[in-house]
Amino acid sequence: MSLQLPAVDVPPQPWTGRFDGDGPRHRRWWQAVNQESQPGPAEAAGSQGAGRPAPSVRRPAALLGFASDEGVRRNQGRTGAAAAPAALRKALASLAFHLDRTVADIGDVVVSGQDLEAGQERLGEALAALLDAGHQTVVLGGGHETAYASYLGVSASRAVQTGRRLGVLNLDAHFDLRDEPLPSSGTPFLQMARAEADAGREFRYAVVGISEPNNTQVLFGTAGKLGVRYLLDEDCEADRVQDFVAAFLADIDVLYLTIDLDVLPAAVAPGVSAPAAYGVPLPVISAVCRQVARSGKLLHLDVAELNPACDIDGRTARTAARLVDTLLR
Ligand SMILES: N=CN[C@@H](CCC(=O)O)C(=O)O
Ligand SMILES: [Mn+2]
Ligand SMILES: [Mn+2]
Repeated sequence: MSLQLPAVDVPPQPWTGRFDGDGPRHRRWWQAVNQESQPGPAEAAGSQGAGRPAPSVRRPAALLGFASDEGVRRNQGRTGAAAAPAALRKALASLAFHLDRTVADIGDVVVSGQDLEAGQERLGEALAALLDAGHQTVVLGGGHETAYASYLGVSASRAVQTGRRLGVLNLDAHFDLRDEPLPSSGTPFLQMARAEADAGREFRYAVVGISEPNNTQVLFGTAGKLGVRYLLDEDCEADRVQDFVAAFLADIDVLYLTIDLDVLPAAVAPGVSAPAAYGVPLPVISAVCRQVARSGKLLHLDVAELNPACDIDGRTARTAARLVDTLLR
């Protein structure tokens, strides 16, 4: 597939990482990104003959950065998430590459100053173009205002415009359903609910990992009125989460998955604006990612709320990179 590059603010920068050698069996992400094709695992293992490129059998992935923390600033959080796309690429770069799809880095949309809304529009336009060109899209956020930017792209895509039922699955300690005069990292899913109502569509929104003490009764009330399905963090045993996600997937055609890294325990994900005292264990979140990847319904995914300035030894970025890698398997 030839890649029509959508307009971004900062073009893709060179990827670098540990070098173990040339060839597919040594390959790491930094050596695979923006290459025309990668062999599948079978060829990489040497079973299809040396040197012959195999066609990629999966939808090509496209990475798009959203360098923004204006939403976090407006939401009274700890800013720093604008630096997250670069930190996420760095964490991805040295992972061994086991995917049987190509990965293109498209570059970054950058929110300059306080013009969050314009940045969300630009991200949405670039994302819709990538989706309609057949890519498995991945947005590297940004504060959780990233989610409304993602939604603009997903809702404008041919899949949704031609009537496929969209579901939004949020892995998050928070509902992010705040009713505020200005959009922020705390408002994206209420913005989506209103936009879906305006479009005459049902808003299908589910959240895994809600922390009861970190969401007010007003937010639970809004979730109730909107018919939001959710699981509390304390109820996130592996089997229960699997059943919850399976039931949600059964009611939709295409999924937008958004991972707010504060769904994870603070020890695993300290580098966020609002670290979780309790959190959902990483193996449970990773299992959700595998379940979603296997479902065949994943249209788009993003990772949000990484704040590299608050991270400890890059552990939050590394965890996020691992989840992105899992989702693209
Ligand atoms: N992105 C959302 N953030 C949370 C922050 C909560 C907090 O700072 O305690 C929210 O708005 O609910
Ligand atoms: Mn959150
Ligand atoms: Mn959030």
